[in-house]
Amino acid sequence: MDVFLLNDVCLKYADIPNFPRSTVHGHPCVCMQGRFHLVTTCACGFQITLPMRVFKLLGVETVFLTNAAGGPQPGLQVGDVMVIKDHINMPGFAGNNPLAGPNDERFGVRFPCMSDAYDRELRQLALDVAAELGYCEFMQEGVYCVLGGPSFETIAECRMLHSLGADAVGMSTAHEVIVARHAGMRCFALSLISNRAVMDYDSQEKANHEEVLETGRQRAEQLEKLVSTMVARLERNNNSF
Ligand SMILES: O=P(O)(O)O[C@@H]1C[C@H](O)[C@@H](CO)O1
Ligand SMILES: Nc1nc2[nH]cnc2c(=O)[nH]1
Repeated sequence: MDVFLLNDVCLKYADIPNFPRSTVHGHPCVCMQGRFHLVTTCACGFQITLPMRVFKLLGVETVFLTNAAGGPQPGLQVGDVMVIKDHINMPGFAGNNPLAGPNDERFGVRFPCMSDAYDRELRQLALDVAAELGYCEFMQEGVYCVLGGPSFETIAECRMLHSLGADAVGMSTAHEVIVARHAGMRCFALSLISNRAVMDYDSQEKANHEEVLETGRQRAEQLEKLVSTMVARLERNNNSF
């Protein structure tokens, strides 16, 4: 069952008016269990990002997001955790931006800045906490590129994305960040590199969801420790860093 957790209050998604339904298995996260992807809606991005606006109305100031992603960057290994420093919203190039349509001024301005989308202090906090926990060997920082999915990339697409500056490629997060930033919330996001992007025509590797889930299971404990330590540090500092 998909539920929305805030403090000790647990709401069923089905009980929140207009809230979308999650259809992809295997996306638990800290506050929301069950995520929405472009591919599960009419590709407008508005509905899948509605939870960000619900967070805003509930008084949330900082959003943590996690995802699984493929790695076109040769320096990234399966199991690496990449702190996202920037994104490429590929569907946005075709007009698919979750803020398209009439602007709701109650949340933010018509033309929000995105050059500061991923909070610099929170990124540094993540790297500091990772160093304290002894996670340096699998911590990275890089650029996340979102695609519409649900098909994984072709070899030519992976090569193109790499040459465009994408370190990791996935199907989520950027739209949520755009809406959260529009509403003035700070954003922090991590990609777990769950599979290598196939870049070589001689390769026998094939991206598949089972590998994505398996890598997630293997890193779950460390990711939970990293995020919970960061959240505890933020709480201790009254949400400032
Ligand atoms: O929600 P995220 O971006 O972590 O999930 C990605 C996209 C697909 O749902 C799935 C593909 O294996 O992983
Ligand atoms: N688009 C995309 N999404 C992913 N999610 C997890 N791995 C991948 C991948 O290789 N490509």
